[in-house]
Amino acid sequence: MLEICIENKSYKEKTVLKDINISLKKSEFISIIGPSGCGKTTLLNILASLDDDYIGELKKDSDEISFMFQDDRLIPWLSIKENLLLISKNKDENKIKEFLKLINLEEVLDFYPNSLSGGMKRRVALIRAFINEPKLIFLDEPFISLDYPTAMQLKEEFLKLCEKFNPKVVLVTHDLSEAIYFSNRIFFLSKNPATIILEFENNKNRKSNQRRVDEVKNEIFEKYPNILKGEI
Ligand SMILES: Nc1ncnc2c1ncn2[C@@H]1O[C@H](COP(=O)(O)OP(=O)(O)OP(=O)(O)O)[C@@H](O)[C@H]1O
Repeated sequence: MLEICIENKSYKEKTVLKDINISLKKSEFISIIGPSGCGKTTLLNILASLDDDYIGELKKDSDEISFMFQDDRLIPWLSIKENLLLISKNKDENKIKEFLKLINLEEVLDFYPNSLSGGMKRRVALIRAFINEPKLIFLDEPFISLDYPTAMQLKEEFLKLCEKFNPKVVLVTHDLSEAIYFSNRIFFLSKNPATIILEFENNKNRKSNQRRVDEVKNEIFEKYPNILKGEI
């Protein structure tokens, strides 16, 4: 269970989030999308209990949770195996190998992060997010700043892991196609302060294809041409 009710979140005098209510169903995948700087990361931090300085209430099971950020956050002086062991609860090297094998990356086990490409590091960060088989995963723009083929590969691997482990997922993105591709529901935010202006039920199975993504995108833009500016 994950339920948030934020009456108000401010930084000093400035209210960033106002009257936000979200609840997640079992194994649901939701995306949060909104204009640049509107408060998406702030909202994610509250949902993930990284920030409790707000007026409102968060109800969350004590399930295993994990995060994936825009940057890989790998520790440079530890090998990939050591980086993953550090996070792994059962410290089982064989399990780490199995996880890397899931995305055909077992050859990097003894490499150090600096010898990996940006895309490979991000793929290791993806595996790290799943290593303890969390029930709930928070992702903050995990596919940003990657070239197209690498981003596509990472997205496919991410879907494969979601299908295998079936966690609840909260994804923050600025990319509507990405949100449609992955999510059961999409929450669109306004700006100054951010509040939910549209909760879009995306009737999908997770094997979305590009044509369907384009259709849904057109449907949204026809009804709400300024939705990504935070206006409805
Ligand atoms: N620690 C902080 N102290 C003061 N202001 C902050 C702090 N963190 C964020 N802000 C401000 O709060 C607002 C929302 O920031 P946030 O990073 O949550 O937005 P965002 O939608 O994730 O941004 P982006 O689209 O650039 O990723 C911005 O105006 C930002 O400058």
